[in-house]
Amino acid sequence: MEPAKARARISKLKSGTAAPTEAKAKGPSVDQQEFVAIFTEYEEALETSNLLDYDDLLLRCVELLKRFPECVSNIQAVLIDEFQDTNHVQYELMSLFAQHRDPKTPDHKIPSITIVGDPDQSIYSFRSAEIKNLRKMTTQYPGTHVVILEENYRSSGSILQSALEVIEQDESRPEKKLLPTHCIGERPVLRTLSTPHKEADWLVGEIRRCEALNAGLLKYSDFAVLLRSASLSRHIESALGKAGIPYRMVGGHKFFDRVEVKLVLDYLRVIGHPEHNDALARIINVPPRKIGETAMKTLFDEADRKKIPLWTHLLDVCQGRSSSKISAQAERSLSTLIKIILTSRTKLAEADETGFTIPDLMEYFMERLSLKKYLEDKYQKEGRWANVEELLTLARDASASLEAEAEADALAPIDGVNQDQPSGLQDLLTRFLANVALSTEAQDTKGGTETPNQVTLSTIHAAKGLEWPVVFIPGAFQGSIPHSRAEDTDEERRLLYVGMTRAKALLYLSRPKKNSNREDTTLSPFLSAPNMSRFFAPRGPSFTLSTLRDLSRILHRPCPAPSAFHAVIEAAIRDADFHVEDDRFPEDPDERPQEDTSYVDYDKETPYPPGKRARLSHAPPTTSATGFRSASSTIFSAGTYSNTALGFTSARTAMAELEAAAQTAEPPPEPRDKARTTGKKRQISGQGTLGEFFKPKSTAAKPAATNPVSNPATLPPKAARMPNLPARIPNAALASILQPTGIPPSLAQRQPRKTPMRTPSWAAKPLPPADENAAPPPEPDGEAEPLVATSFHTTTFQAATLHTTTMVQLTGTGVGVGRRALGLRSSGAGAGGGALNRPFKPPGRAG
Ligand SMILES: Nc1ncnc2c1ncn2[C@@H]1O[C@H](COP(=O)(O)OP(=O)(O)OP(=O)(O)O)[C@@H](O)[C@H]1O
Repeated sequence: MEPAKARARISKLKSGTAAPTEAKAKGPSVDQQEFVAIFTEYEEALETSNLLDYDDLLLRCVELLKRFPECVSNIQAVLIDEFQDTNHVQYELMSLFAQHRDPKTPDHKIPSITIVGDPDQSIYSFRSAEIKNLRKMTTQYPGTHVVILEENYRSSGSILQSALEVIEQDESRPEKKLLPTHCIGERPVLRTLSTPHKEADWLVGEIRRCEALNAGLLKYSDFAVLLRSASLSRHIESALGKAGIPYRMVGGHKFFDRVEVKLVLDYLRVIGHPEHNDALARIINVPPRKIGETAMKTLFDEADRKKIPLWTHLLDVCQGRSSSKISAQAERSLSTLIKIILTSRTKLAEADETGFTIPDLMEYFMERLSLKKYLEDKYQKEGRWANVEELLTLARDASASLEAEAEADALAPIDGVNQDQPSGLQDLLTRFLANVALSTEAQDTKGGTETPNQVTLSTIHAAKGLEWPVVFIPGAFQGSIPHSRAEDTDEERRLLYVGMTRAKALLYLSRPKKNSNREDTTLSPFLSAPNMSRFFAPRGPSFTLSTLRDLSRILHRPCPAPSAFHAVIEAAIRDADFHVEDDRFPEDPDERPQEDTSYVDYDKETPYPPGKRARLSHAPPTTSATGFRSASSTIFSAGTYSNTALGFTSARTAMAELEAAAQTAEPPPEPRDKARTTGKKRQISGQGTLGEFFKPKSTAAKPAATNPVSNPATLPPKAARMPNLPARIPNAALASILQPTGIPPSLAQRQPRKTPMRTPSWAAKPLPPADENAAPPPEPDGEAEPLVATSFHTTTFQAATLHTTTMVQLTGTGVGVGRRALGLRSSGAGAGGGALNRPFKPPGRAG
C-alpha cells in the first residue's frame, strides 16, 4: 500500500473515532487485512516513540475534556473559522470547549460559539470534513443566530460573476447570493493552448506582460498559479525558470528539505526528544561513525524486541546495562554520540540559570560534531555550511518571537486546576521545531507582512483563505478538474470555485489541447456549460489607462502616473521580443501561428528601429493599411466595453496620437469634457473600504520621488533597459494628449465612490443600486501625482453585515489594525496578538 494512501486511511479512521480493534473487525479482504496490519504497527510505533500524530492530538483533547470538563471552565467564547472543513472530532471538540455552564447566571449560560464557514468552499471531504457540521450546529444549538455575509470585498464583479456561474451548477447547494462591491473589471480569460509546454509559455508570457505594462502597479508577488495537483507544476516551473522569474512553491519546504538543514534539525529533535526514533535513526551515522546498515538493523531489532525506544536501548548498551550484537567499535562511536546528546540535554535543562539559547545549543553540538568540516569535505564547494549558518541566523531571529509566543500561549489560571505550564529552553525548542514543521509559507524572517517578490505556485487546496491580485488556473480540463480519481464531482466544482475566488483583479483559466501524454483533452465541464463562454474573454486584457485605473481601485493601490504608464508602453512596443498584447499564441490552438501581419512599413524618417514586431501603427486603432487589427481593437470589437465613449484611450491609440502630435506639431486637442463626465462607470455606491481605512497614514505623505510609479529611476525594468530611446515625444504634447484620457487627480482629494458600477450586457446578475448623489468624476490633472487614498467615510457605510459592524466599532474606538499582506492567511498576518498570530514564520526558501 502506498504510504500516502495508508496515511490518509489511518487519518480517516481516526477522525471517525474508530479504535484499532474496530478496524480489525472491518472485513477479511486482503486489502483490509494489509491495512489493519499497517494501522496496528503504526500505532505501536507511535506509542514506542512517545509521539502523537495530528488526529491523536484532537482525540486526546476530546478525551481530556470529557474526563476533566473543569479544564475549560474559564472559556467564555469559542470562535472557529473555515467551519465547513471541520470533521467529526473537531465538531465534538467545539461542543466540549463550550460545555461549561456558568452556575452564576440564571439560565446557566454556556459560552458563546461563533463559527464562520462557507458551504461553497468545502473541499476537504478527503480529510473527513463534514459539510453536515454546519447544519448540525443549528440543530444542536436551536438559538443559533445566522448572519449571511453577502458582500464580497475581494474580487472584481466579473470574476465573481464567473465563479458564481460555476458554483451555481450545483443544484444541491444552499441558495445564497454574493454581491460584488468592486467594479466589473476585466473579464476572466479562458484560453486553450496546444500543449502543456505552450500553456506554460503563454502563462509566463502573460505574467511578464501584466507585470511590465502595469507601470509598477503589479509585482511578481501579486501573481499566483493555482494547480489542481502539484504534478502540473513541472512545465510552469521550467518556463518561469527560463524567463528568470522568481517563484516560490507554497507547501514546498525547500529550505528545510536541504540535507544539511534537516540534519541539524534532527539533532535538535533528538536533543529535545530522544525517543524520536526516526530522527535518531537519521543522525546515528551522520557524520559517519562506522555504524553501517547491519548494525542499525541489529539495534532496531533489539529495541523492538524489548518494546523500548531506540534511545533507551542505546543508553542501556553504552552504559553497560544491556548488551548488543554490534561491534565494539560501533559501540564506542555510539558512546561519543550519546555523550554529545546528553551534555546538550543538560545544557537545555540548565538554560534558565546559564542563559543558554537555541543558537548556543546548535553551535555547541555542531562544534563537537565538527559539522562544518564534515559538510565542506563531503559537499566540497556547494556552500552547504552557509545554509547551516542561515539556520543559525533564523534561530537567533526567532528567539524573541518564540518567547512572545510562549507568553501568549500561557494557560490562564483556572480555580482548582493544576496547570502544568511548559517553560524554559526546552519549551522554546519544542516551539521552534513545531514552527519549522508547520511552516509552509515563504515569508521574511522579521515576522513582517512583506512577502518576497516571487510568483506563488500552489495547489488550490493550499491556497484556501488566501488571495492575490492576479490568479492563473492552468490545466482546466476534464480529468484534471474534476480530477479523474475524484469521487465527488461537486467537491471538485467547489475546488474550482475556491481557486477562482482567490483572484482580486485578474483571473486566467487555461487548458492544453493535449495533455502530457499527448491525449486530447476536453474543457472542464464546469467551464463548458451552456452560456458560460460569455463570462470569459478569449485573450488576456489590453492594458489601457482605464484598465489600470480599475485595477488600482480594486487593489486599493495608487494608480500609476500617466507618464510612467506611457514610458513602459513605449519601451515595451520598441522591444522586438515583447508582446504588448496577448497575441503570441492563436486563440484556436489548431490554427497555425499567424504570420505577423502587423509590420508597419516604416518610412525612412521613422525614428524607430525596425524591430521584429514593432507594431506602432500610424493608422487609427481599429484597422491599419496592412490589415492588421490593432490590439486595442480587441476590446472594442468584443463589444463589451466602449472605452472611447468613456473618454479612455488605449495605450496603443495614445501612442499613435502622440506620434502624430509630435510630428505635425498641431496644437494639443481640447479635453473631451463630455466623455470625461460620462466616464464614471464602474463606481459603486458609497463604498469605503477596510483596505483604505487600515492603510497607514504615512502613505499619504509619501514623497513623490520614492514612489515607483512617479519616479523614473524606479520604473519597471523594461523601461530602464532602454535608456537610449530617442526622445521623440515632447513632454507638452504628451501631457496634452493624455489630458482627455480621464486620469483622475490625486486620490488625496478623492471622495469615496458614490456612483454605481454598470452591469455589462453579458453579466446577468443585478449589481448594487445606483446612488443618486453620485460624486462627479475626478478632474484630470495631466501629469498626475501618485494617487493615494487618505480618507474613509464611515458614515456612508451600509450597516448590513457583521463586517460593517466590526468596521464601525473599529472606527469608533480608533483601533488600528495592520494591513493584511497579499497571499497570507488573515489569521496570521493581522495585528491581532496571541496564539493565533504566530510571530515566528520561518522562510520557505527557494531551493
Ligand atoms: N468590510 C470590508 N470592507 C472592505 N474590505 C473588506 C471588508 N471585509 C473584508 N474585506 C476584504 O475582502 C477580502 C476578503 O476578506 P476575508 O479574507 O476576510 O474573506 P473570507 O470570507 O475569509 O474569504 P475566503 O473564505 O474566501 O477566504 C480581504 O482583502 C479583506 O481585506
